[in-house]
Amino acid sequence: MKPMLELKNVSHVYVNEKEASLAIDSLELAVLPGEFVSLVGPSGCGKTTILSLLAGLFPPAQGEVLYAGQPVSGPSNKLGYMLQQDYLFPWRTIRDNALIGLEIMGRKTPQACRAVDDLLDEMGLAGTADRYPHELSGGMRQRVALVRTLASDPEVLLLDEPFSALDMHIKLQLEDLVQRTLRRLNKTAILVTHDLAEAAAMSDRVILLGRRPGRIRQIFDIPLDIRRLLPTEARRDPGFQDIFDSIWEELEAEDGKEGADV
Ligand SMILES: Nc1ncnc2c1ncn2[C@@H]1O[C@H](COP(=O)(O)OP(=O)(O)OP(=O)(O)O)[C@@H](O)[C@H]1O
Repeated sequence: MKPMLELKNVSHVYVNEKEASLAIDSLELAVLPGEFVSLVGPSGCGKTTILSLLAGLFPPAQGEVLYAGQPVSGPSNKLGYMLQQDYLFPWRTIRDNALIGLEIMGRKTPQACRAVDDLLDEMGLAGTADRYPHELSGGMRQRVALVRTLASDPEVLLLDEPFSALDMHIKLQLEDLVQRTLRRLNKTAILVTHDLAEAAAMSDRVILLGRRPGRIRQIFDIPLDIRRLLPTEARRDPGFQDIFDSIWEELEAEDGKEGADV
């Protein structure tokens, strides 16, 4: 199977008026179609930089970023981005918020509106389409953000800590919902998270990055029997703790004397 996304010998340098600093260094990564991969590692190791490069927000200082074998030359609607904040527009209804990407692309057809209403139903948001963001809870708003991301039917979802601002039980519910939906739609996903259990429960592979400048320190393949489970089931599996512990131990070793700054 050919990779959906590839980073080939990618380095990135941020330059400001005072200095140039290396954020990621000689990174090699290939993500297969339909795969769910998480990026974890110490704060500042370059996780968001990697998502930004994949999204084509800026080019790497060195190396190649490929999407379906072609160089990424700028943002594409084949890749959807979901962030920690929902960024819903308060003056637009839930339906109109969910449709905004399609509207900008000139693809807001009656069929697209029906598809968005169906996605809102699937996310447990039936009956909210004509309401406004301030009438919804944080977890509901984040589900609207997911519908907005999925509405334009991207092939890849770049998820930058999308659950980190939510209460634990809402976060667990959303992890299951997102996992179930992405599997049904056969999407490829890359999740950046500080929550190692979330990474282990949701992913096919967990990529642990080392301290800045970001390099891959270790790749953890999640066993097939755990991958098949929904995240809340995976967390209860007898084998789950061992996986969590092995990622945690490596992260602690990476962080060394400074403690686990995740
Ligand atoms: N626009 C920028 N200009 C200069 N340096 C930057 C810029 N954006 C990020 N950096 C630096 O590059 C490094 C990588 O940042 P990045 O946000 O990718 O890390 P991260 O692993 O996502 O961090 P965190 O886990 O804290 O969110 C950090 O040291 C950060 O300070």
